[in-house]
Amino acid sequence: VVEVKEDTKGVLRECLLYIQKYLQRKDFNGFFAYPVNDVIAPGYSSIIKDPMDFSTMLSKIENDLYNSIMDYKNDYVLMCNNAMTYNRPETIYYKEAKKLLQSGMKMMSKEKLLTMRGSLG
Ligand SMILES: COc1ccc(OC)c(-c2cc(C(C)=O)n3cccnc23)c1
Repeated sequence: VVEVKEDTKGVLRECLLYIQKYLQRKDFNGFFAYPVNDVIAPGYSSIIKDPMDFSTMLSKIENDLYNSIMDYKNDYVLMCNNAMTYNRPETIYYKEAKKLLQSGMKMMSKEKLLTMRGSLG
């Protein structure tokens, strides 16, 4: 976990904005752009206890609510897993979530984070 001293909060924010911009480009349909609601997904709020989406993650980045890239990664994995829980494997939502998860794990791989921690000092 990359603990953040006060002065590097800005650096962390820049990293997270960069990572989110790169990953959100893969969600070209915008299925993960904002919270899923019960109108478009019946029963969603009773099945998914911890909803997460890119807009929520962006506001958390801007309000410095993430203390490490791992914190952000947890929300990102939650967002993908929610979609793979609520939607069946043959749906476009499940398939896109799986792809997002794979590219996210490559982007935020452990070794990448370790090198980043090194450069953050
Ligand atoms: C068809 O157009 C949209 C537009 C926005 C959406 O989520 C923000 C979704 C959407 C996104 C999801 C997810 C992410 O599970 N979903 C599940 C079932 C039905 N719709 C959705 C679909």
